[in-house]
Amino acid sequence: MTMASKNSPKPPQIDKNHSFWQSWQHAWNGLKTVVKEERNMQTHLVLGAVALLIGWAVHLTTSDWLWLCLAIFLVMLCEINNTIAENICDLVTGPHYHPLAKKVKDIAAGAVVFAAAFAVIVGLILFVPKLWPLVLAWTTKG
Ligand SMILES: Nc1ncnc2c1ncn2[C@@H]1O[C@H](COP(=O)(O)OP(=O)(O)OP(=O)(O)O)[C@@H](O)[C@H]1O
Repeated sequence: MTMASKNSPKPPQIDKNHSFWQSWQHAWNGLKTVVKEERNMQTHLVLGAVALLIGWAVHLTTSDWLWLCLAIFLVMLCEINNTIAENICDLVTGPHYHPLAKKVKDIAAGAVVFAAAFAVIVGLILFVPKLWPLVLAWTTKG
């Protein structure tokens, strides 16, 4: 090995991962990137955490927890896919308008809205029956 090759930085990896650990590290970096770079993902995380806290406060049943987790995970999964679609479009089109890029980005964003609508329905079904009596009791007390 020459002195130059010993001191030169490792080239960025473009071949396959060599171990489960390496695959996992790259996947974890991907998740961190979505959270760091996507404001909508940060909003989903905060709203998801609030829903989990309310669920804990109102003592959800096991099946309620499963529906709530499904709703939260679906929204995040769609947001991750939306980010993938946006990045691929930007990679292909660069700073130029393309009707197909618009189509792909709008459909991917639509999937997020679709999943969010499911989450709102799940939230209403789970929380309204538990919170409504508390609201009534609180308003009639005053
Ligand atoms: N290269 C392009 N060609 C055509 N339309 C584009 C292009 N880039 C963006 N758009 C349009 O602009 C919108 C915003 O694009 P952008 O990539 O900024 O998404 P974003 O603001 O991160 O969206 P989101 O709020 O869904 O995360 C897209 O939904 C699409 O309608």
